Amino acid sequence: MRFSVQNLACQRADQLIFEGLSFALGPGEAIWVQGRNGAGKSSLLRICAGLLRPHAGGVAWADEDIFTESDRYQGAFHYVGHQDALKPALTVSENIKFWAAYHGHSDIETALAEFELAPLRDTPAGILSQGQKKRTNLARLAASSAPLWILDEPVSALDKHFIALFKEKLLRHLAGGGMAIFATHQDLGIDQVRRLNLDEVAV
Ligand SMILES: Nc1ncnc2c1ncn2[C@@H]1O[C@H](COP(=O)(O)OP(=O)(O)OP(=O)(O)O)[C@@H](O)[C@H]1O
Repeated sequence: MRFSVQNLACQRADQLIFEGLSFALGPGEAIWVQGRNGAGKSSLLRICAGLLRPHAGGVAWADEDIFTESDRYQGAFHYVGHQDALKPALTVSENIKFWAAYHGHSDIETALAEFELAPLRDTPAGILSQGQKKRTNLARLAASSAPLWILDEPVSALDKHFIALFKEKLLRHLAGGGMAIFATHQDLGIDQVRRLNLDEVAV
């Protein structure tokens, strides 16, 4: 499996943000997207996740355009956005169950255990702390078998212990042939990631 973007340009509200961006990702590979505030990191991740159309260029999964073959691509990626996607009235376990079902899974116990969420399983998401919300969102990864993780600021609000835990999960995902594209302002200290600095393609 291969994910690629070709000659990508992004425009937001009539403003060209970046152009001429190309890269490819294969099994076991990860890209760390960097850049100043407003460089277009979140926009790029949303384009990669098929949530935002590029101004120009293409995005392909297994050499098929994701915008024309969106059904086949849906199960292949897991996007965790900057804004949390939790439903505040649902409990932690109900939220994870919802996303597990979206990816065709019913077991959420591993996901709860992996992010140490069992004590919070019956807590409504609306009253979680920022770090607990982030852990619940990341637990959605453990409840899916998507090969491509697309993560916007995955460690913001996490304390040292959970940053280390996330890093371990990410490395395990890559070691198992998974792929990841993530944007963080913080260096996670992962040697094998490739860096993509959007300041270099910003307009
Ligand atoms: N929904 C939107 N409508 C119009 N413009 C937008 C929208 N979302 C983002 N932008 C603009 O697009 C540009 C890129 O924003 P984006 O959020 O992708 O940057 P970023 O690199 O992720 O920034 P940060 O480091 O601050 O999170 C910014 O100038 C922003 O104002």
